[in-house]
Amino acid sequence: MLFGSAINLEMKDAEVIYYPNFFNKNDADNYFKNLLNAINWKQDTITVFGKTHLQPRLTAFYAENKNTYKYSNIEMIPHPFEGDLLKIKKRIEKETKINFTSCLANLYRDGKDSNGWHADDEKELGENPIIASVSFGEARVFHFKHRFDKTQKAKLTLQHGSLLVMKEGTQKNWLHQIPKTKKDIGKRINLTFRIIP
Ligand SMILES: O=C(O)CCC(=O)C(=O)O
Ligand SMILES: [Fe+2]
Repeated sequence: MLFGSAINLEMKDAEVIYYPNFFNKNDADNYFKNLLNAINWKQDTITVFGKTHLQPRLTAFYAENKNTYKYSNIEMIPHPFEGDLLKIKKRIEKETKINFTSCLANLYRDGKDSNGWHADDEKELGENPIIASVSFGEARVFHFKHRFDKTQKAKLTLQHGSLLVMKEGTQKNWLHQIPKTKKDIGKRINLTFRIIP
């Protein structure tokens, strides 16, 4: 098996594929260690429903073009892709046969860091965004809930070295989140590759 097995989450109105072992342990360990230092992590102040607060995680934005990414009242200016980030981008593009232009990186420092319910449906991502999401470091639980059919939920643990591909329908019909956890856990890096033409 070249990239480990792919699991179709069989979600209503969305195609979501999970590759638990997309990167082997050795590559995943190295990427985690290197990206922790190489990425320009910072904590942004965001405004949601008129209230301003620090984001509960660190982020950075990379792109092969100059296009910015706007969400929650912040505008992220891209750094150029290089080093491991560029290598990872190429690996994912080879597997998915999709060319991504941009990457929003997240660093969850511990269990208190999180990412609240949202969909990545900003207009610069186009009509039906495709997002490839890579995880390194501490495993975290990822939740989905359907926007319109309240009976539909899904939950999985995003493990070290995994790839989650959220294809057609996911952002339109579902929300997702990384909840906080009271467990005493370590850092997690997540890379979300996106297309912002
Ligand atoms: O950390 C994750 O797995 C999800 C990140 C996410 O949803 C986002 O950056 O839009
Ligand atoms: Fe997201």
